[in-house]
Amino acid sequence: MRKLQDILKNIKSIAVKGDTSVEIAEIIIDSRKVTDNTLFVAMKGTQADGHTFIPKAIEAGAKAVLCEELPENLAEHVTYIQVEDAAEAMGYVASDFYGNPSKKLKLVGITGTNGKTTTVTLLFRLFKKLGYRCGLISTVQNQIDDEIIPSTHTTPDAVNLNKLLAEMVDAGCTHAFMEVSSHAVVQHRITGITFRGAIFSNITHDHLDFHGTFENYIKAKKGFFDALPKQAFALTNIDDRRGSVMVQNTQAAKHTYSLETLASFKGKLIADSLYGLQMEIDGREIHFQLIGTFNAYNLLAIYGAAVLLGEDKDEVLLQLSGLQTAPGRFEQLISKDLKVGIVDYAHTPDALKNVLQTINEIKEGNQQVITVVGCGGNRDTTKRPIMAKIACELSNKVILTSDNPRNEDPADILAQMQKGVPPIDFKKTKVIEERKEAIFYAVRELAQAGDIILVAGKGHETYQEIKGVKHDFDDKKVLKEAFSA
Ligand SMILES: CC(=O)N[C@H]1[C@@H](OP(=O)(O)OP(=O)(O)OC[C@H]2O[C@@H](n3ccc(=O)[nH]c3=O)[C@H](O)[C@@H]2O)O[C@H](CO)[C@@H](O)[C@@H]1O[C@H](C)C(=O)N[C@@H](C)C(=O)N[C@H](CCC(=O)O)C(=O)O
Ligand SMILES: Nc1ncnc2c1ncn2[C@@H]1O[C@H](COP(=O)(O)OP(=O)(O)OP(=O)(O)O)[C@@H](O)[C@H]1O
Ligand SMILES: N[C@H](CCC[C@H](N)C(=O)O)C(=O)O
Ligand SMILES: [Mg+2]
Repeated sequence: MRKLQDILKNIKSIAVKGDTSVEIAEIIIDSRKVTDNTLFVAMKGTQADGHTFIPKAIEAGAKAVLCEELPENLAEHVTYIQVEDAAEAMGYVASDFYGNPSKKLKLVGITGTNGKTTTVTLLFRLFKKLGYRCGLISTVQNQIDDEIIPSTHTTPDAVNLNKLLAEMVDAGCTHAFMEVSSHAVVQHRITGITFRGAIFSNITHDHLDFHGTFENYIKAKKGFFDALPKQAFALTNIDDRRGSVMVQNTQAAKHTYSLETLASFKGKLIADSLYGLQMEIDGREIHFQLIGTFNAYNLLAIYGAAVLLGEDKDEVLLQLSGLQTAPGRFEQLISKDLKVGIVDYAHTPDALKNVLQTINEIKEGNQQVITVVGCGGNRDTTKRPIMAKIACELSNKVILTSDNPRNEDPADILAQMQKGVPPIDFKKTKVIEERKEAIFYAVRELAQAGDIILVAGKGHETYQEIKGVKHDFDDKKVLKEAFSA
């Protein structure tokens, strides 16, 4: 329980009605989850307006309401706090409610279109190897040292985020590594959080359904760096066109990483094969298990962050060289008859291009590349034809299939993808709506020994979401099944 007035001290309120000395048991943003003595935060969302649920929340036991507009009739024994932006205010309130856990950890966040999960997962594993108790917040899963907590978002909402961080502090964690999605910045999920460091990986086409324009998307990511404190570090990929813009207005100490130019952390790619990466970093030559140039960038970001957190360079490189890829990120499976399957989470044009370019660079002789790919429903529609085109350009054969159609008709999504297939590639492209059938067809009907089958878009996911229902589906399992049949 916390006194309401104690958790309001960092927000500017327009009006306060009622007693602020009441005790609050929890902060809740969904009226359906309200219980006794809670603070209900009414937020305007993309589907609904939380303000319409204030009466319901009070009926369910809410003791206080944080909102942008006061209801006409105020209930007795309920305290109302009116603010300009409820989501923003909730960031500070949630941090104070949980005792500002982010200040008690060395918390590093990463933002960028691709590479966040890979980078935080490896940072987490690296720091565990270095002997620390750590926390992880990622698309795949959250972790409090060895305890795994399923994740629902790439970045949780402010309440769940602070709750997780507080549990990490209680469990004795000293470090935490988290993904910061652009949605999270815009929706104030990280407002009030104190970061020790921030990393920028790259920015390319994604989520334009949500942000509207590319400029807004850039602005969202930049917002993360703009809000950093002086004591933090801001580590940016200077080879990305937007790498310097990101840190333009930050107060944090600026550092860069690069494979191409002078930087605080400079790497050189020596060799890239199906067996891993050979790189030179700070004058030391090292072999890594990860595959692909894009992973060379992730490794440099991880190395830079670890050094900026005060770790010994040699020890960092030694431990990093032994780490394996994150779940569903360029994971390889090889069948008895030597067909190579690669499961990867590439679900953006840039990621798909990177992964396919990597496969083409490292493949040998006459190995064929067969790509199975789909695009998610209720997400950015403009990427659909682009991804199909990239798959065609960089593969010998392509199967277009479903990837979480959500509330859309899979046939519509596939028709939009097909618009990107160049006429010259019609022959090598096939549409198979059922993802399992598509993977089986690629393995059994198309692939010969040695051929590489890329199954892209779902990575670690263990479901196929259709009309609000998540059906069991795991690309890795299906691929194994197809291999063993
Ligand atoms: C587009 C988006 O980000 N949506 C998030 C947003 O939902 P919303 O704005 O649609 O909410 P809404 O349904 O309009 O409701 C508005 C408010 O009324 C409340 N409400 C609603 C109904 C009710 O009966 N009672 C009630 O109180 C809701 O709790 C909410 O506070 O706020 C919700 C509560 O925090 C989130 O769960 C939800 O994430 C949805 C599930 C989602 O799919 N988000 C994705 C797009 C997302 O956030 N992705 C990013 C990054 C992905 C990436 O990097 O690739 C992530 O960080 O995961
Ligand atoms: N640094 C990188 N640059 C470009 N592509 C990358 C990079 N790292 C990984 N990828 C590709 O992008 C895919 C997604 O990588 P990852 O899951 O690490 O990114 P993410 O930023 O967490 O994505 P999301 O926003 O969906 O959570 C990988 O499966 C791989 O294909
Ligand atoms: N965090 C991303 C993941 C997309 C993964 C892909 N499999 C899809 O469902 O589109 C999103 O929710 O937009
Ligand atoms: Mg991620």
